[in-house]
Formats: sequence, C-alpha cells, structure tokens
Amino acid sequence: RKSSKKLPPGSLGIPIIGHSLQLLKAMRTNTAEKWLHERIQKYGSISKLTLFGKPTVFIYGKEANKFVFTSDSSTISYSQTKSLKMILGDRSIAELCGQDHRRIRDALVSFLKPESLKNYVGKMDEEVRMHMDMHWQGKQEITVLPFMKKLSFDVICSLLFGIEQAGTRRDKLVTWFQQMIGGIWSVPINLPFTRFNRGLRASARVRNFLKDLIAEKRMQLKRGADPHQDLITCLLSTPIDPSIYASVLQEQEEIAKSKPKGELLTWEDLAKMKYTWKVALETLRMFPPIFGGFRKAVRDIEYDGYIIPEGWQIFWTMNMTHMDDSIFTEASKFDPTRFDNQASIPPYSFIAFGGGPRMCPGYEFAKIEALVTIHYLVTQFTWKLCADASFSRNPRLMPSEGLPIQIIPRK
Ligand code: HEM
Repeated sequence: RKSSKKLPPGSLGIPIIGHSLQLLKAMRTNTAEKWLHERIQKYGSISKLTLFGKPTVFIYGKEANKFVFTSDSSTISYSQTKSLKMILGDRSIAELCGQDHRRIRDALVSFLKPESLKNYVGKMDEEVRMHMDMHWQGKQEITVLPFMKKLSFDVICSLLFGIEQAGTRRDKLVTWFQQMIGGIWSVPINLPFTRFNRGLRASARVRNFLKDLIAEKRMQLKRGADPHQDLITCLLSTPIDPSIYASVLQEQEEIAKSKPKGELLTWEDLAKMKYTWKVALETLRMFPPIFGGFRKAVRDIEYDGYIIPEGWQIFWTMNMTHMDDSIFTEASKFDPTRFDNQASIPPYSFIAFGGGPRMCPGYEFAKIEALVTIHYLVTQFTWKLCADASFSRNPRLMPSEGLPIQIIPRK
C-alpha cells in the first residue's frame, strides 16, 4: 500500500549535479556547517536535495543518527556515493552487506582488536620515533599536515601491508591513496583532469600494486616467513588552554620518567594516558575528520512525517550533533572533561567513529597511533602556530596552509 505521506521539503535541483558543487565549495571554504544550518532554517530537520548523482534526503540530530546506525538491512543499506563505489570497487567493505560484510569485517577485527594490537605498540613506537628523528629533529619550522599524513601512512604500511622499508613503494602508495580520497566525493562524470578521473586512475594503480604485494607475501609465507583529518594535525592546530596542555605534559612526562631511557612504549603505558585520550576525543568532537556519510533507502520509509523513497540516498553528518549546545553544554568550548564520564553522553551524540554494525573497526588502531605520537610530540618539543588555523574539507578535514609550526626541542 502506497504511503499517504509526502516527500520532504526542498528542491532536487539540476539532475545528477544538483547541490554537489555547492556542498563541495562550502566544504572547501570551511562553511559547510553554515550551509547545512541555512538548509535546516529554511526547510527544517529533514529536506531533499541531489548529491553526487542521486536524489538524497538530508537528516540530522541524535534521532537521525540512531536511525542511520541502527536500522536493519531491510530498511536502509550501507551505500556510499557512486564515485566512491567506482573508485573503491564493488567488492570493497563499503559495498558489502549481510554475510559478506560480516566475513570481511571479522577478518579485519581479528587484527584490529585490542588483544592483537597490543603486540604492535612497540612497532608503532619505532615508526613514530624514526619519523621524529628524520623529519622533526634539527628543524626550526615544519608543516605538520604532510608529515602527519606521511606518519599515518607509514604506520599503516608497516602494520597493515607489511611494507617495512620507507621509500618509493610507500611514497607511490600515499600519492595514489590521496588521489583516491580526493575523488570519493565528486560528481561521477569521467572526464580527463577531473578529481573523479584522477581517483579512478589511482584506484587502478593501487589494485595492481596490491595484487603484486599479495603475490609477494604469498611467496614469503611459502618460504616460511612470519605472518604479520588525521587527529594530530587537528590537535596541534587547536588553541588549547595552557592548563589542558600542562595536564597532558604532566601525564606524559610521568610515563617517560617511569621508563629506562630509550625503552619502547607498552600497552600498559598507553593505559595510563587517560587524560591525553580525553583531549584527543574532544578534538575529534570539535573537528571530526569525516564530515558525514551516506546510506540508501531499501524500501519507501516513513521518517519524521515524510516519505524517503526507495533507492534514495540518506545523507548524515557529524558536526551538527557534535556542536549541539543542548547535548554538549557550551559546545564551542574545548573541554576534555566532557569525557570524564562517557556514560553520561547521550547515545548517538558523539559519533566521530560512527555507530552500530558499521562502527569504525580502526578505533583502537587510531587510539594507539595518536597516543604514541602525542607522547613523543609533547615530551620532545614545544611548538607555536605560524599561520591561522583555518580548515577546509577535501572531503577530509585539512588546515588551509598545511599547518606550519615553529618547533623548539625540549631540554
Ligand atoms: C581518528 C581516526 C578515525 C576516524 C575518526 C574514523 C571514523 C570512521 C567512521 C565514522 C566510520 C563509519 C562510517 C559510516 O558509518 O558510514 C568508519 C568506518 C571504518 N573505518 Fe575508520 N576512522 C578512523 C581510523 C581508522 C583506521 C586507523 C582504520 C584501519 C586501520 C579504519 C578503518 C575503518 C573501516 C574498515 C571502516 C568500515 C567499517 C565497515 O563498513 O564495517 N578507520 N571510520
């Protein structure tokens, strides 16, 4: 039986392109929240538009997040933009559902769960130290963003791909990966020199590279080998109250003092970094690296008095909830003590890592990497921003000038 409810307010705009260019421009100029806020003022908490080739319904808030993260697969499916599907391929984890998704996710989680990762803290420590020695020591000024991207990628290459040596292979992969990311929120029209086209070409190169890498790893195994908007940039660009910085430094110095000089950090050391992790979570609340995402209506859905037609995209965002004063008192104030009692934060309000069955399985990995990096950063250096800390989204969050800072080694 057809529902008597009507479509949400708003216009779909020009077919295929619709509002994509407006949203992308707003993201690039760091006015995307304002752009969405104006939509909400004009149309209310649910509205229709066209994004990246498809008719879309935009919803926001705690209830919307709950709906997105907990609805079962007979109501909505995990579906990303057409450009993402074409760049990552239709067998990527983003496109799998049901049993197939479970199987791949379980395989990832078997490596990314804390019990497995705790054996790799020392390896991450080595990568972070090597990075600081190579790129930070002896310098007076550095640009944080490219270095932090490189460090995150080096850690991933070492731990996830088993590419141990820094050099051309890692460098090539990082360039292609960035081109892929650049294309995932784009209008899916394949013309030369567009972001979408660059993303597709990079994707083909990455797949060939990974095929070769898998073949190489198989050979090594046969020979008996052993199987085996980034956060820091945002943290460094946030003007933090000196007392918050002092508390982080004190926590980290106590850990450093408790260890023989040069010894690698351990899982137990990370467990002591409680305040530092709250500072990291507060950074993720105010500057979530991911802007939002998409789902697809599997059937006609009634939501908030309107109908979301079968096949339409559902667009959800993080920032609108994270900056809601009714959920986070004085939301624009940087206050890590909000995370003192995490159970007091209402469900589906802090969603930097998503929620439900698709929640980020890389949470612990990101946590370890962030804590190890912050440890060496604050115990080895002090720093001063050299440019204003404005951001743009591409679609990932990035400081406009790459975040140049002056660094001074600590005695
Ligand atoms: C601060 C760092 C990170 C943040 C804020 C983050 C955030 C997110 C979010 C919000 C989602 C859910 C998207 C949705 O529901 O549409 C997600 C999914 C995912 N993340 Fe992360 N992530 C981070 C780091 C990582 C790392 C380090 C890895 C891997 C080592 C990772 C692997 C994944 C995977 C595989 C998924 C898809 C899960 C699925 O579809 O079942 N993430 N992430």
